[in-house]
Amino acid sequence: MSSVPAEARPAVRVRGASLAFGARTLWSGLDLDVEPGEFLAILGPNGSGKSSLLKVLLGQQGLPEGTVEIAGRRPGGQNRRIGYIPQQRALDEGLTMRGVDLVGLGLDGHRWGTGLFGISKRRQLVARAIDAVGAQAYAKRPVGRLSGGEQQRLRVAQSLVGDPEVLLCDEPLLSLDLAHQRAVSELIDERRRSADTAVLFVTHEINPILSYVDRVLYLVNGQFRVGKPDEVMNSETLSELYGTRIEVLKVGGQIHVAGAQSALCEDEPHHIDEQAG
Ligand SMILES: Nc1ncnc2c1ncn2[C@@H]1O[C@H](COP(=O)(O)OP(=O)(O)OP(=O)(O)O)[C@@H](O)[C@H]1O
Repeated sequence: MSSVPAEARPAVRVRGASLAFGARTLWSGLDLDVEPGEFLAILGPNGSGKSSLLKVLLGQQGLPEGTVEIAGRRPGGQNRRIGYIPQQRALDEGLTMRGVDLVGLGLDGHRWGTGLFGISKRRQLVARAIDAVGAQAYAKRPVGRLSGGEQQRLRVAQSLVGDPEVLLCDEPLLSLDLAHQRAVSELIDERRRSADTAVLFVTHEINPILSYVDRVLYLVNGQFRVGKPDEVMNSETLSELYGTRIEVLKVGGQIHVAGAQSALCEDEPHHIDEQAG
């Protein structure tokens, strides 16, 4: 056991971490501390290893080099309180599982068991998580019939029901309209403010969450930069990372990145300026 008091420990600590698949290095020499209550945005083009980093923290992906700790413990063990919002896929329309059951899955592996006390405690926690995301009206309906925004609120509830110290979000705003993007970002921000939960938020688009973000981790081509949004999201830093001229424009409190897509010849844009407004 570590003798460092819990309040002095970062929520997430990464040291000298490297991950490669075949000849392709996703990132190497990654050092990162994320403090309790901190909101870290993880940005980078397609395939830069953002989701893989979350999987390493979840203990689903091994780390060939370096170490990772969540609240002082190795990932994958017992007693970790990690909430996870996986990359959004619309749930199958035929899925008859109800919202309450989907949220309850977030308690699987928790310690209060299946006795009467366990069942009533579980029900209470699920109801509280559903209240917190404002999903009471549809929580008993089959999830396959709900809209993308409603499903996403329930996924947020599922990620919060276990009272996480660390919340890992993999593009939780994908395919949501602006109103739902705002609602889901506010729920996540509220959680870290009220419970000191560290948030690691993978996204292609920083603008919808810019007002919440404390720091950015930007991954490109095996390299990375970490810092406050202004320290990372500027022309000089991104040009260095991409190895070509990138223009970062700040307009009306938003950040627009030009040139990054063509620098990598990607199929998909990763900063969709038109949607930012
Ligand atoms: N288990 C694995 N085996 C081999 N290659 C993998 C494995 N997991 C991921 N990769 C590859 O590693 C790269 C990074 O994947 P990852 O999903 O982490 O990227 P990402 O930054 O989240 O991308 P996107 O923005 O497209 O979601 C991809 O090229 C992917 O195909």
